[in-house]
Amino acid sequence: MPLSLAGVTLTYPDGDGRVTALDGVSLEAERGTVTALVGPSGSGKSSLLAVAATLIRPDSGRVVVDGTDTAGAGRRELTTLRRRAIGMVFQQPNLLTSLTAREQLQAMAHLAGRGTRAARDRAEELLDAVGLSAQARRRPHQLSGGQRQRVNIARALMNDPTVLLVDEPTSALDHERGAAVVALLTELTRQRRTATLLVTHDHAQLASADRIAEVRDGRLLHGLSTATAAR
Ligand SMILES: Nc1ncnc2c1ncn2[C@@H]1O[C@H](COP(=O)(O)OP(=O)(O)OP(=O)(O)O)[C@@H](O)[C@H]1O
Repeated sequence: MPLSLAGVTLTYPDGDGRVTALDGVSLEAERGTVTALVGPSGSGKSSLLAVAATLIRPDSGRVVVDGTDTAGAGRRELTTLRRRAIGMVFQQPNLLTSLTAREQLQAMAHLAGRGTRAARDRAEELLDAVGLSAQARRRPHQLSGGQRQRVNIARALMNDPTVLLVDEPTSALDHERGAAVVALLTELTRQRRTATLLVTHDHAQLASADRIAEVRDGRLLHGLSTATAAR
């Protein structure tokens, strides 16, 4: 299983006490599928992604990424696991201002210790996949918001991740561009066989998800069919 969470509980310090962000969450994501996470503000969606990304260790429960049980892994091992197996796309693209689109992608391969020739070829292939071959030499300020987010998606796929974690990728975009970004994410999920978790507020985007999980007060409610939830 590319990604499996079992009985995950997470609390944060809150004054003298603790606030529970995740309360016994269990979730499995298959390769080549999009699982949409929906739920009200503060329900725990970003916390769930942060735990799946191994950026936060839960108080209890198991998180297994690409066959590695993260509980037993040290910091260095987790960093390697993240670079090898996890791609992340956040609300804001967080691109490096001085690098061209292609260099943003090549930098990821460099971090993972991959050779420059192979990285260049892969960067070009991915920029083509997201429709940005002609913009490969542009820096972020020379790209539109939608184009920046597409560079961000291509960058997240650079190391061929098993798991793709996406947190409200369209919040900075208008409806039409947002829908195009989600359609692209769905297509790439199938093509590259990633297990994709997509946090979204936009119910119109749910139609393309394979599965919808609703988060309420840190708990996961499964079983919503895509058709019902998209209505
Ligand atoms: N670093 C933190 N310290 C303390 N409490 C936190 C922290 N991060 C999140 N929380 C709390 O944990 C709960 C879950 O927050 P989380 O950000 O996961 O929700 P969310 O569903 O992603 O919300 P939104 O849709 O508004 O982004 C909330 O009660 C929030 O206030």
